[in-house]
Amino acid sequence: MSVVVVRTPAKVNLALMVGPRRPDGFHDLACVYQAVSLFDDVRATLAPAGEFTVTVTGVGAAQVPVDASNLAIRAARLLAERTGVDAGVRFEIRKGIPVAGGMAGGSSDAAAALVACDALWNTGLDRSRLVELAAELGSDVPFCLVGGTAVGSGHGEVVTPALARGHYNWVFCLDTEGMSTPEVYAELDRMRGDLVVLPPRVPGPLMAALRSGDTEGVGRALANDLQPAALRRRPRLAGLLGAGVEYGAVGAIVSGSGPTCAFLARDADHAADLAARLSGSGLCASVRIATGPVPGARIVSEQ
Ligand SMILES: C[C@@](CO)(OP(=O)(O)O)[C@H](O)COP(=O)(O)OP(=O)(O)OC[C@H]1O[C@@H](n2ccc(N)nc2=O)[C@H](O)[C@@H]1O
Ligand SMILES: Nc1ncnc2c1ncn2[C@@H]1O[C@H](COP(=O)(O)OP(=O)(O)O)[C@@H](O)[C@H]1O
Repeated sequence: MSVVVVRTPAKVNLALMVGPRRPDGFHDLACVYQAVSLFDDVRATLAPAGEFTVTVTGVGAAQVPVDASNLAIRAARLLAERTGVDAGVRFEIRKGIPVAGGMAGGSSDAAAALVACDALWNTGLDRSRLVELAAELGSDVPFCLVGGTAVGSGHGEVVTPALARGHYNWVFCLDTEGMSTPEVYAELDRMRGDLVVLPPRVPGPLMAALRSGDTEGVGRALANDLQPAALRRRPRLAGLLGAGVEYGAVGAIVSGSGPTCAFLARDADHAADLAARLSGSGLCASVRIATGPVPGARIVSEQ
């Protein structure tokens, strides 16, 4: 086999509860991830040992680095180093996930790169070993391998599939300019000041609504501790969230560290209606409809 294509999803945090800042600079999290149907396609071609390259096309491609800092390259190099493989890879990434949008685009490419190179190089790592490597690459990377709906703990890298039913219809409003995740966490720390921050807990009502597939209950229980910090850095998002609620969204929330905003609809028709109204509002740059949950990074073709 010399070419592998992996399709890998975006995520939204249904809950993102942020605990105190730890000595290592990360924050303890209790979160609920859902993988949604905005995808990057990562095509990986076998290359001579030591050759690691990437090209990126699609929306926002110009903002993605194509040097060794690209998360797909970092993932491939990590896998090669840990398995002692003497091979290289050429990646072609087609972005469908908003860049720096709080939807784990780079993390998802890293997950895809692990899956692709494991197949291309015949390294044969089991899923749990791939998840361990994923955790070294970033807090969100293990979830992008697992997909579905899952609970995250630790700094987000410990992922346990959630007991969840239902099919959720989302509208995502994208901003023109991305936002830096570390800066949003730092803004939250400044806002909290000397407040005592309790250990984070996943909201019970959200888990109950997911267990019964209750869309309106899920919408009511969406929660994001990073949202006030994201809104402080991008105040215009507050108007957008308010408009979504006014147009009938059953839940409206900043996705992860933002600036993408996520709106939960009652069903597919409602999502189409909500998307049209949000798009017409002039309050956001562009709108995408997606559904969740979907699987994590998976091979869609190999030759
Ligand atoms: C906020 C979240 C929510 O799922 O996603 P995004 O909105 O970025 O997609 C994640 O916590 C982001 O995960 P990820 O983007 O993988 O971040 P990492 O590379 O691990 O960390 C980047 C930086 O974010 C901060 N960070 C990240 C995770 C965490 N639990 N606490 C933190 O304080 C740290 O400053 C860290 O150096
Ligand atoms: N393959 C990649 N795709 C997207 N962004 C990447 C990639 N590799 C590195 N990055 C960098 O990671 C940063 C965060 O982007 P991304 O992962 O899309 O957003 P977020 O952390 O908000 O979910 C961007 O500023 C980008 O420069």
